[in-house]
Amino acid sequence: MNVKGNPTRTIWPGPDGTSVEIIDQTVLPHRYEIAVLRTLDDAAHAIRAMLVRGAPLIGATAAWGVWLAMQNDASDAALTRAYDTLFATRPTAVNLRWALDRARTRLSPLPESERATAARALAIEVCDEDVGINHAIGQAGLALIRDIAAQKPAGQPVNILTHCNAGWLATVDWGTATSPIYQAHDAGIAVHVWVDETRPRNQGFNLTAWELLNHGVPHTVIVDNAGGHLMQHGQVDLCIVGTDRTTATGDVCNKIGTYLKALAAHDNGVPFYVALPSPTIDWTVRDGVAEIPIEERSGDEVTHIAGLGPDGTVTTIQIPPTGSPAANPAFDVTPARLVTGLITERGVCPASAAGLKNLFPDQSI
Ligand SMILES: CSC[C@H]1O[C@H](OP(=O)(O)O)[C@H](O)[C@@H]1O
Repeated sequence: MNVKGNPTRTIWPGPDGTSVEIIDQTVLPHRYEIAVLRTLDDAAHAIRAMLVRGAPLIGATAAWGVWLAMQNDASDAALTRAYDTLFATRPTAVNLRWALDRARTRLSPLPESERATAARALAIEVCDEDVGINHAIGQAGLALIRDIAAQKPAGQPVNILTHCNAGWLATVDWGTATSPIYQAHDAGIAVHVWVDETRPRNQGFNLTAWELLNHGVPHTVIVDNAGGHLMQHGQVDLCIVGTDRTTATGDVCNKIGTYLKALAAHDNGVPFYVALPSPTIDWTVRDGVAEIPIEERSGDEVTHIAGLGPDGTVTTIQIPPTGSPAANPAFDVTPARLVTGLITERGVCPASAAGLKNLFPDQSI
């Protein structure tokens, strides 16, 4: 999307021809900085420390990480090390495995002399595909928003609640949950977005609010626990969230707290949609709660919070008393029964095996 008027992606090949550049998402929204990745370990660190995050962007970064590795050593052992190093970074987003399997399949049959060039081409392919998929998700979701807008009094915005950041910062461009929002806004449809803070890492406040502000989309930041109240009072027309892994039966793994939003939406009859690029579907899993690995991150993310201090510098402070243990599951699973529909690049379908099979008949479930 545009940053200071310049069309920008979240990840791109560096001008030196050997590095990769990313937006460092750990310093947003108060600083905008570009980080340079030069090695496999740089790419692994960027994923693990969440300089880049979001399932599609994690997959894209892994593809670029394989290229960084192949430039130095394109042996079978190096390819295996690249796969294992990147795979070990974060366990939940299935795009990571998808991108690494795709790289291994593409590169293994090639002579070592051709692997770096092929890895670079694959990384570009993965990124360009992501942009196309997300734009198509936006078109499919735009139709939903347009239908809701048609039923509202003239000038009344469609109120959309989203959780975490499934924006262009979570992908290579457009985002998944935000793509319909951007396309509706750009089409002149009045939209307003309730932006959940999304504790503990505040991807909503730090990233989604920054995105929407930059694109001029009306929004209001709210605490995580306000969504149910807003739904009870008719202030939410639609929920759209992202996903890190969706099962073949439509169970949705997403940022912690998504399940609670889905429960509130179900209780209040608010449509709850999930923007789902097909690389985020795990066709090998049927029971999300039982089978999807949930990342447990450092308790420090729960006990400490960063923000802009009165002196204009970013400061981190501790909230609970020293010594109180913290738990930090980073994701939860929303059962398909609570999901109104899945917005994919091939259109919208019910959150069910039949719904997914209808859109993706080429996949074996
Ligand atoms: C379009 S994927 C976005 C998805 O990823 C986020 O998790 P994280 O920031 O920890 O990578 C969150 O679950 C978003 O919905």
